[in-house]
Amino acid sequence: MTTPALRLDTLSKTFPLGRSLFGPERPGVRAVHPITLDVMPGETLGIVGESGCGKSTLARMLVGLIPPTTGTIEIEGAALDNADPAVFGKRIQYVFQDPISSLNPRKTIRQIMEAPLKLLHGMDRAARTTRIAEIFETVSLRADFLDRYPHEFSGGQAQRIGIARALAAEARILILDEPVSALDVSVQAQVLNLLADLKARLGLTYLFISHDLAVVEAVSDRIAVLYFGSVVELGRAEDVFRTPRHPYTKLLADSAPVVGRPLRAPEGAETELPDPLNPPEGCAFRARCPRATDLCRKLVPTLAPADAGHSVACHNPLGG
Ligand SMILES: Nc1ncnc2c1ncn2[C@@H]1O[C@H](COP(=O)(O)OP(=O)(O)OP(=O)(O)O)[C@@H](O)[C@H]1O
Repeated sequence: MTTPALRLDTLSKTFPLGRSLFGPERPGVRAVHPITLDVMPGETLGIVGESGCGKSTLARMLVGLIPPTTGTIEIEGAALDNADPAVFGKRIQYVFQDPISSLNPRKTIRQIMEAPLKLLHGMDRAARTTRIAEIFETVSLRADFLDRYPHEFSGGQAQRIGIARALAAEARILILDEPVSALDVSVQAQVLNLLADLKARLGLTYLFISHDLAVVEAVSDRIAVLYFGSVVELGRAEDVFRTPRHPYTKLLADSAPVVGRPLRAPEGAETELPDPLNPPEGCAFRARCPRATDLCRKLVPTLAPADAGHSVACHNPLGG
């Protein structure tokens, strides 16, 4: 059996709120409820969900920016040591949504590219120069860009530089956090093509986080739908939005059928996510759900296989 590129085992995050002035300890914000899933080598797993559903918190745990409250992250069969950020950097890298502001404005592109080579791989100057030239060729960037500053580039060029920087760490897993949302539509396609090409050539594994369902469907092998910090549906990209099993996924698919249109709830449905400080009992989606029953008010549904390669966390899933 193939070892997963990435394995999350009951990974969760609760942000502590501390004690209120006179009252008892408060429970904290449960941003990500325990998530268990595998991402296979060379796979692109799309992650979708509304603002506030926990996408960024999940991504930040995966690259070691915040420690998980529970659970473990394994890469190619080895657990990551939460205490050592350099270990994360070599195995898993983050590509940010806003390429220009994610690059340090006071450093040249060469300095930005050199940092991971020096810090993570201890390369000397000559080795760094050779490696940077190789990476720039791989992502089709001109060598004369190296002595310029981030603000001198367009969004598309800056995102190529952001991708080049992620490749410099030689990580084989990239977390792509809305990598094309800030770009013009014409440039989006170029960056998506570059990502597809790099994945095929370098055998990378991607987690692709986005609001844009059409983009996620086009680039992903499988898609995980997040709602209120939990994976509520997981399946092959071609199945999840076409034959959704979770009423929330259907709501997303019905409300954002065109490229670039953000997620929104249909008219009449309750549009707010539940209050994370005061989570409802039972299923977090029940107040918005046309299929909710008494059971949904009492019991949190867990992710379970609905049909081949397709899982859903719902007491009353839609037909296949
Ligand atoms: N540092 C923090 N302290 C307390 N609560 C937090 C913190 N960071 C995030 N949260 C809460 O955790 C939940 C998930 O937030 P998160 O930013 O991960 O969602 P998201 O899906 O990435 O949203 P967006 O698409 O807007 O970035 C939200 O309720 C948010 O308010």
